[in-house]
Amino acid sequence: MSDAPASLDERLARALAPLLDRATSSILLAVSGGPDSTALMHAARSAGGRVQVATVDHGLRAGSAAEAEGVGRLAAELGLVHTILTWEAPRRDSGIQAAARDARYRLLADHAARIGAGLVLTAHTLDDQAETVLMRLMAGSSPSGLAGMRGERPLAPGIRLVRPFLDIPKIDLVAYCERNGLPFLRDPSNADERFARARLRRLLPLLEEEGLTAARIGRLAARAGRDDAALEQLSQTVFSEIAASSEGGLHLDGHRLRREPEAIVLRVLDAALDGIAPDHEPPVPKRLERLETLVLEALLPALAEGRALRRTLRGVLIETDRKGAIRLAAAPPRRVFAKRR
Ligand SMILES: Nc1ncnc2c1ncn2[C@@H]1O[C@H](COP(=O)(O)OP(=O)(O)OP(=O)(O)O)[C@@H](O)[C@H]1O
Repeated sequence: MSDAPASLDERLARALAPLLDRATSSILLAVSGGPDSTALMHAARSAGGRVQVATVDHGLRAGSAAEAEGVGRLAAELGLVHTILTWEAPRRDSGIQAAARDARYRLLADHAARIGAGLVLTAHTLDDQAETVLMRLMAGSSPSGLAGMRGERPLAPGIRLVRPFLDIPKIDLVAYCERNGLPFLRDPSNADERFARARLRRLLPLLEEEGLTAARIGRLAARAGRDDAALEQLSQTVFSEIAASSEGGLHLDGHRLRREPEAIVLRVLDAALDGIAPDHEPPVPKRLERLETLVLEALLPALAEGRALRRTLRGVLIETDRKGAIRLAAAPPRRVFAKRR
């Protein structure tokens, strides 16, 4: 019998209850076997949720298959269905972490679709959130980026990714595992200083000494997220006022658009592109940053000067005419030239 202070168990249960109540089908838990996701698995099971578990074996470390099997054994002890999803890692070193992450979400989304789960839960914590915000700060991101990871976002058509533990410190989840006698893994790449995130993690205690705690960074993220949501809502209103669907595409009133603040213009264009070629990855802040060059350096000047413009982005052809109308349509497939013999 655990002597856990009720408050942590209650906080985990409170974080999970609305998701378990809302799910009309089973929920897929992404469990690496680290302390956070092991706690997620146990807490979701204790809350009586209709959940299944998946572990992605990235095959990047010796022993990763055995680790995934270890998660499977614990899941079985808890009476949960567990599946190992295997990734064939490409033979290269650079960008391997980002490639592994993309592959992980893709495999999880595909598996969720197979089992009919509409929600995929990960166990990202307050510490993960603080690291993400600091990484984005270093990259000179926008307020949308400083909002950090969203508690919820679309993962694939009909499937949402939810992070219920974003305001729970990792140390609490480690304590939860220890109190409940749950075995967990420590991922050595978390301490591998070849990776920027690991180097940043080493800095966090120093920043905390100066008062920049994970909780404060979390608060910054929540506030930036709140303001970003307001901008998003305004942009949706503008979008619905100035967009009209046309045969095979979309028309935007460029005169109206160019009178809006740049933050709104970027979001309206993102929504228009998304309407034609839905893009669930990368996250919205990155997408907005990638739109900046096109919007600020080409589209807005062309509208202001009454110039025609023709650009392709994210598989969408964007054209403006001299009268200030913007037309977006799926770009024609690239021509493939047959090799000469
Ligand atoms: N190999 C994996 N298989 C399934 N889910 C994963 C995997 N790696 C990460 N995740 C999910 O993404 C979340 C965040 O990943 P991250 O790499 O920060 O955590 P971790 O160090 O692997 O372990 P944990 O968060 O479980 O302590 C995990 O909590 C888990 O829900």
